[in-house]
Amino acid sequence: MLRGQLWRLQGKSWARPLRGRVATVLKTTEPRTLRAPPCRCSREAAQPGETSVEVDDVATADFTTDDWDEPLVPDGSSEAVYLVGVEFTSGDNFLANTSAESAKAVHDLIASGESLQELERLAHAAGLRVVGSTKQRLDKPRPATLIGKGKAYQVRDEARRLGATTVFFDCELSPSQAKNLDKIMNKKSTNYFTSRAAEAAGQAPPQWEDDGGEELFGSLDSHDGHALWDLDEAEEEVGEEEEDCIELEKVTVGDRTALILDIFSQRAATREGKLQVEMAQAQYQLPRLTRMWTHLERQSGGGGGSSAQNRGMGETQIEVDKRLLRKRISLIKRELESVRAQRKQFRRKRSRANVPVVALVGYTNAGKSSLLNQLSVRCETAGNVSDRKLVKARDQLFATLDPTTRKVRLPSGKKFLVTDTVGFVQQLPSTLIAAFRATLEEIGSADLLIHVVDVSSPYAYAHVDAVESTLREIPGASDVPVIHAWNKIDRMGEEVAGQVRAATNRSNTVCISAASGEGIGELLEAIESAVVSSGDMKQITAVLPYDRGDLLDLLHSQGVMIKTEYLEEGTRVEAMVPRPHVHLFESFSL
Ligand SMILES: Nc1nc2c(ncn2[C@@H]2O[C@H](COP(=O)(O)OP(=O)(O)OP(=O)(O)O)[C@@H](O)[C@H]2O)c(=O)[nH]1
Ligand SMILES: [Mg+2]
Repeated sequence: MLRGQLWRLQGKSWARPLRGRVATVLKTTEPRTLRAPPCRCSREAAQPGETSVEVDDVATADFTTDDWDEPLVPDGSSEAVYLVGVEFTSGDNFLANTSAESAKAVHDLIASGESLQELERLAHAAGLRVVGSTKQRLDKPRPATLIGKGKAYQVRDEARRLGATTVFFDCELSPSQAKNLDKIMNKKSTNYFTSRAAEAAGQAPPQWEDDGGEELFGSLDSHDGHALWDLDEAEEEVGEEEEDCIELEKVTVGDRTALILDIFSQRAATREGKLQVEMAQAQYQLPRLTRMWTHLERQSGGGGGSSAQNRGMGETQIEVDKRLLRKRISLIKRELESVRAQRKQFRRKRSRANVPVVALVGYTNAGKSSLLNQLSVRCETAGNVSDRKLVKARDQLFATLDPTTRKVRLPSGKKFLVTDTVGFVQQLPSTLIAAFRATLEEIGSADLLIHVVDVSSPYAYAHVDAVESTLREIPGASDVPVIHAWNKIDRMGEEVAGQVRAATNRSNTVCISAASGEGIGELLEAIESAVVSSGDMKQITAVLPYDRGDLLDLLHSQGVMIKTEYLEEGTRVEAMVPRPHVHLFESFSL
C-alpha cells in the first residue's frame, strides 16, 4: 500500500514526486496520453518505474492507493472539485457540540491529514474528480467564512485555475458561512484577473497579506501568500463588491455533509433507502434555502431592476419553497413511520421464531460486507453459496446502504441471522442518523453486535471512537453486547500481526481476515457463546404502562430484573427476558 503524496498525471496515471517537478511514474494505463491538459508530462512514453519524468503541470492530492486494479479516480470527464481541510487549535470549534471522546477522535483525524484524504475518497465515491486540495490551521473558526478570508480568496483562485466547479469544505458549514463563501467564490473581482495576468506576463503575482492562519500543505504551484481583502472578523456577511462586470463560471460551495448526502442519494436502491436519504437532504436544505433566494433574485434581476421589488419576489418565493419542503418532509415522515412499523413487525416475527440476530457494524470500508459473505460461504450447507446471495463488497466508501440479512448456521447446527448495515464515518451528519432511524433500529434491536474494525488502518483507534460515538446516538444500541472483530489482519506484516493477535487476548475481541477466512472459526465460537449459550435471554429496556401489570409479573417470574424506575407514563424496566417472550415487550421498548 502506498501512502503519501502522489501526482495524478492524467486519468489513471500516477507518479510519486522526487524533487522539483521530477517524478517516478508508478502506474499508467495510457503511457502515450500524458500530454493532455490540465496535466502534462514532458515525456511522451513514460513507463511505470521510469525515473526523471519531468512534469509540467499536475493535479495533485495526498492519496492512498490500496488497490491499483480498482479505478482510483473517476475519469477525466467527471466533475472537477477542489477540497479544503480545516484544523482549529482551540477547543472552541465546530466540534464543540460533540462528546469529548469523539471530538478528540475527529480532531486526531483532522490533524493527521486523514480527514482530508477521507474527503477525497468520499469525492471519488460520489464520482467526482479531485483536482487539488489545501488545508488551513487556525486558532478558531471565523464566524463569517470558517477559514480566513484571505485564504478563502486563495482557494477561489486555485480552484478556478485548476478548473474546479465545486469547492468542498471538510466539515459542515453553517448556512451563513456557505452563503458568504459562495459570494467569495463567485465575486466579480478584478484582483483574480490581475493576479492571473501578472502570472501570464511572467511577473510575480501581487503580494498577499497573511490572515493569521497557517497553511499546512497547499496545492502545488500555489503562491506563498494570499490576498487579504477584508479582514473584519466581526462582519457576519461578506458585502457585495461591485468591482467590475466580468462574468465568472459559477463555482459552487459544498461541505462534507452535502458530499455524504450525495453519495447516499446515488447509492440508495430500495424505496426505504431513497425515502430516508430524501428526508435527510430536505432537512439539510431547509435552513439553507436562503441561498436559493439569492439565486432567484439574480434570475429575476434582469440586469439590475428595482432591488426592493426583486427582494419582495424572492422572499415570497423562499416562503413558498420552505412551505413546500416542510410539506414534503412531513409526507416522507409519515411514509417512514409505516416502514418502521413494518420493520418492527418483522422483528416481532423473528423474535417469536427464536432466531438470534447479529448486526455487523463498523466504519465504512472496514470489511462488514466481506465478513457477511465469508460467514455465508462458511456456514451455508456444503459451502455452496450462489453469487446472488453474496453482497457487494468493494474498496469504496459507503458501498452498502440498505441492510441485508442472511441466515447462517453455526457449527452446532444452531441458526442465527446476520445483518450487514450501513457503515459509519467521522462527523456523520446528524440529519442522516435521524433519517435512517428505521434502518439503524435494526442495530438497536439486535442480540449481538460485531464491531468490524480495519485494524490495518493507522487510524483504527480513531475509527473505533467514531463508531462508538455514533452507536451512542442509536436508541438501544449501547445495551447490546459487542464482539470486536479486528479485520484485515492479512494486510499486516507477520511481526505486527503477532503483536495485534497478542493484544486481542480479551474475551470479546477476535482477529480475523474476511478475505482469507483466518479467525472466522474463532469468531463463530465467540458468537455462539455470546448469543446461544447466554441462556436464550435478551436484554430489553422498556416503559411498561401501569395497566400492563401482567408483563411486569412475567419479568419477575421468568426474567431477570436489572433496574426499575417509576415514571409518569409507566414503569421503566431494564431486564433480561426469555427470547420467546421478547416480542411481547417490543411495542414498549425504548
Ligand atoms: N486484504 C483484505 N481486504 C479486505 C478484508 N476485508 C475486506 N477487505 C477489502 O476491503 C474493502 C472494503 O470491504 P467491504 O466489505 O465492502 O467493506 P464494508 O465495511 O462493507 O464497507 P461499506 O459498505 O462501504 O461501509 C474491499 O475492497 C474488500 O475486498 C480483509 O480481511 N483483508
Ligand atoms: Mg458494505
